[in-house]
Amino acid sequence: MPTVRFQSGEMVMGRWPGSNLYYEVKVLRFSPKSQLYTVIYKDGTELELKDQDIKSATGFRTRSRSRSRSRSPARRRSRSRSPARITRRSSSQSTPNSRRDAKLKDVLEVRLKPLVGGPANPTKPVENNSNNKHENKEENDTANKVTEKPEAKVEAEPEMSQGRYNLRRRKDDGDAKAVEVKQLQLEEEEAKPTTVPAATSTTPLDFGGRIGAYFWLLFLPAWVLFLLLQVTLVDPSLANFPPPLPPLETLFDGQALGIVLLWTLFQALLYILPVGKVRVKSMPLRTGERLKYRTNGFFAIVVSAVAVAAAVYQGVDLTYIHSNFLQLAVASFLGSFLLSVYLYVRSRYVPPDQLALGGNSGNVVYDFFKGHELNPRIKNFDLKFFCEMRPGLIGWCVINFAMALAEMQEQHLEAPSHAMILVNLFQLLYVVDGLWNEEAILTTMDLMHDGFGFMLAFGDLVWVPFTYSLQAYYLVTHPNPLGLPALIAIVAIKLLGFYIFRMSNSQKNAFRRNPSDPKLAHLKTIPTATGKSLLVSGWWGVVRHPNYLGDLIMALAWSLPCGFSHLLPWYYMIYFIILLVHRNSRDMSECRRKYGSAWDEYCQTVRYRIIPGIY
Ligand SMILES: NC(=O)c1ccc[n+]([C@@H]2O[C@H](COP(=O)([O-])OP(=O)(O)OC[C@H]3O[C@@H](n4cnc5c(N)ncnc54)[C@H](OP(=O)(O)O)[C@@H]3O)[C@@H](O)[C@H]2O)c1
Ligand SMILES: CC(C)=CCC[C@@H](C)[C@H]1CC[C@H]2C3=C(CC[C@]12C)[C@@]1(C)CC[C@H](O)C(C)(C)[C@@H]1CC3
Repeated sequence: MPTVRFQSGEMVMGRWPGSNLYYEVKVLRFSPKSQLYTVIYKDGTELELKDQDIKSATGFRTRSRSRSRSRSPARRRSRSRSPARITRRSSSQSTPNSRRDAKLKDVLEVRLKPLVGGPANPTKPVENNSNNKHENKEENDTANKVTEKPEAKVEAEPEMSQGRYNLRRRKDDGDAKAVEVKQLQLEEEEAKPTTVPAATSTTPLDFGGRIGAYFWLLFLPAWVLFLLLQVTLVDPSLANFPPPLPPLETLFDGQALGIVLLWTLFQALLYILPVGKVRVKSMPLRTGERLKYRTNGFFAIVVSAVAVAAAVYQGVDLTYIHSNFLQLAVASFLGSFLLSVYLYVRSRYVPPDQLALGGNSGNVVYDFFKGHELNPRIKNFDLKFFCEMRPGLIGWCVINFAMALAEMQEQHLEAPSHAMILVNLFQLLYVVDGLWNEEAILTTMDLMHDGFGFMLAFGDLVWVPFTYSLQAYYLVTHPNPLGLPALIAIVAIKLLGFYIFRMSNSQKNAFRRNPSDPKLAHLKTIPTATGKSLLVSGWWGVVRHPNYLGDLIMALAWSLPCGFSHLLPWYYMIYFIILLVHRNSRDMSECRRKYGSAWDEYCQTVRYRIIPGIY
């Protein structure tokens, strides 16, 4: 039976996740169930740490001193490049290496301070001597990776070599208070994946917790059913409740299920074909691991388009999708449900370091809903990545196309209406852009942090194809003629939104991939304790989520072609505002947890979340 080494209220030294840095933290509680300590850092960050990541303050100081005398070879190697010894030159005089080292010094100097100092955190020196200061910095995870891990080196060095730290921490933040701990087996330690805050049953629950999970589990499918029943009505309205329900036995259709299965298998086949960009690695996960992905989404949509065109040419009646929409949605729902059951079961057998934070409340329904395993894979086949980018997303475009054909049939038109063409083109552009930049999805919350469970499986396979296509469905039976000025205005709105969306996403993505990209050299950044920096000028200096702003403007352009007669085609816009506001707050909490006071500083500098001057 393991003993509880530290008591609530005790001040100890806690390791900062993913690094070898130890900070003074206060023990809040110990969970006998998870065997984890909840600790609070001086900047207010609460984390759960394993016993081995906590040292007693007394023992720590003693060992820390002895460390400065005895050094491992790895330490000596990194010390020989100690930034402390580098005299800074002006950029015109300096060599690339010295410039990098000088900048590294700057980065490291500022990176560590806010966690223990800062206005909100009265600083209590733990150990404070100038030599130690720089030694500590070398202990930073990123710095270690530069010395020890060839793969991480490629990623980490540019981040450290960037010279854009225009937003400097106050000088009077004083000395770096992070204290290094003696690591007798430093090399061994560094070879291991970095320590991660374990996913525990005390991780705060999202989406209204356990009760919320029951609610969403029932509400989301019911809501999709409600929307799909509404859109067939002449006068769709919230007042039509409940809408006329077809006989239950008609909802399930074997043929529809077969089509959904075939479509998914077809997409899976395209996904595994060795075509397109060979293999892209993800950003390092919390474990330090970097997964490989095949990003051939653009190829997949082109082949799918050719296949659909060939099928139509061969006489396949695509309007089947319109007339059997409900059955196809029910079949997809069944598929997503079975997939979620599989995901839940397998998540119970994977090692803890492959689990997402959250999704492990111990409550079956919550965990099933939220998802637990971060990147479930069958061999190299990544289920989450595949579901998020392929069957639903490409399926959405096929549905839209089918609606254009159905509109022509229903309204006896020779060609689709202008409104239908706009909706089709706008949404096709959105999907094609997503697939063209498929790599970018690897840095999103869903891929990096969220477990794969019912919420995402249902979202990807049912919600996206069957509710994002509602505008096209609506236009089949609700014509909305558009004059030229309206057409031009709507196209202009779409292009504006797309420009903001694409530029801001590309800027962040380029920065995350290579922080020393010369094209980004003019941007200001804030360093953080993790070694990553935050952009604080450019698009990400306008608002905290410029990409959401662009996305929202595009959503507006998708609804406008449908006119103002009904609320239904505006449903996407309303849902999207709610989704992005919630997503923004989830992302803010995650960034606050990751970056501590550096994030606060970013929020103080960039005051608005999505809409400049308003929100
Ligand atoms: N159509 C839809 O249904 C839908 C739904 C949701 C989202 N989306 C779109 O999907 C895209 C991805 O969205 P997302 O929610 O994953 O969020 P995101 O805005 O792409 O990513 C947020 C992450 O960016 C990094 N970041 C935040 N501020 C930064 C800064 N100042 N400098 C550098 N990095 C910063 C942080 O991660 P790290 O620091 O760890 O890198 C943060 O966690 C967006 O364009 C969004 O509009 C579409
Ligand atoms: C079930 C509910 C209510 C929510 C599930 C959310 C899920 C549908 C979205 C979460 C992240 C979204 C996303 C896209 C589609 C919808 C989500 C999966 C995206 C793939 C659409 C295309 C874009 O270009 C994108 C930037 C790649 C999007 C990434 C995020």
